Amino acid sequence: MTTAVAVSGGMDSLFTLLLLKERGLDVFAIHAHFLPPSDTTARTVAALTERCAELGVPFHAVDLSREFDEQVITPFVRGYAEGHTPNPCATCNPAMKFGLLFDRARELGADTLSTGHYARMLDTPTGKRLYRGADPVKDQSYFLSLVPRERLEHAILPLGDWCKADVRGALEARGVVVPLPSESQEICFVPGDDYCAFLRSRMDRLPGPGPIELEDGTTVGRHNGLWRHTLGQRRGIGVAWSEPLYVLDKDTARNALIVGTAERLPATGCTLGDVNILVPPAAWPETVLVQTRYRQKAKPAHATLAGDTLRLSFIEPHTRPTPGQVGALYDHDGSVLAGGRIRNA
Ligand SMILES: Nc1ncnc2c1ncn2[C@@H]1O[C@H](COP(=O)(O)OP(=O)(O)OP(=O)(O)O)[C@@H](O)[C@H]1O
Repeated sequence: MTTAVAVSGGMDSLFTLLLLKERGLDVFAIHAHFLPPSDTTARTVAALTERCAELGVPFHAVDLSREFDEQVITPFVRGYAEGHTPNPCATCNPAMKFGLLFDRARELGADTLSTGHYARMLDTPTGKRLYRGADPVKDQSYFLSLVPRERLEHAILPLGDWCKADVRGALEARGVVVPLPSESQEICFVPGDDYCAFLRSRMDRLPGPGPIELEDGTTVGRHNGLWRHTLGQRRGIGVAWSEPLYVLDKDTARNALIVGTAERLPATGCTLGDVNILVPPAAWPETVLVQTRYRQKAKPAHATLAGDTLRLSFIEPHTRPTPGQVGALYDHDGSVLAGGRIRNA
């Protein structure tokens, strides 16, 4: 059995490669260009080529920049224009890393794909299941919840049992130099995490100013574009009010930003579309745990599936879910039952 290790140039995937090699697996490394060629991409490839040669591991680089633009960046930009807050990492995992990159790895002879994600694939009596990673701060199972089950069944995630802090030390102990030592930015294709500047650079005409309203329709100010705001946001709304105001909703049809006070913020439920089932619903517990943001504490809910839409009723009020983000459903033991895109609260 041959395993392709997806290497970014960063610490986690390099350590993944080392761990699998130490386990005696037949491995090769594969790196994808998600962004157009530049000095940085050339430096990354040169450094990875060198490191893999030192380790005696075959190395391949594949150019997926056009597909990444079509399938990850363009929907990200379109999502903002439509008033959503897209989650490009959750899109990239099924479409790119466990999609096209895995396809290329298979063409090169791989049976399985290994990544440096902090999540676990564990054997259960009903087959392999995706679980939360052991490191509660780094757990990335949320971002993997849209990856189809048949892809995850061929995934090897060795860092699931590791804490990030220990990975750094383990690499140092082995005397291995990381090609790209700095932690990657929040969104890999948005320079400096300045998404407003990025959106301006990608769109000729961004949706313009409109009213800021309370839920009863009272106009309390003007906004400079719905895409600049996200649900739950408090700072930067620019309205002086007796109490702090939060973004409750975006009425894209009327280009209106709906705001209200803190007690209007929690939601009682939401709907997920494009649902990806990882565990058959018949095996779900009566009460599932739902996470609608990365690094958020999951809250209990009842789930009802209708086609590829999932209706969630929160048992206790939950932070208002943001359309475009991902909703991940968990069992109480940390296994991921399903994921979907939030359509509305
Ligand atoms: N350009 C790439 N080519 C191949 N695999 C990649 C690439 N970028 C990320 N990956 C894979 O996806 C995993 C998770 O990516 P993420 O961007 O979350 O990285 P990370 O946690 O910073 O890890 P790393 O330290 O390896 O960059 C990486 O560990 C790696 O296995």
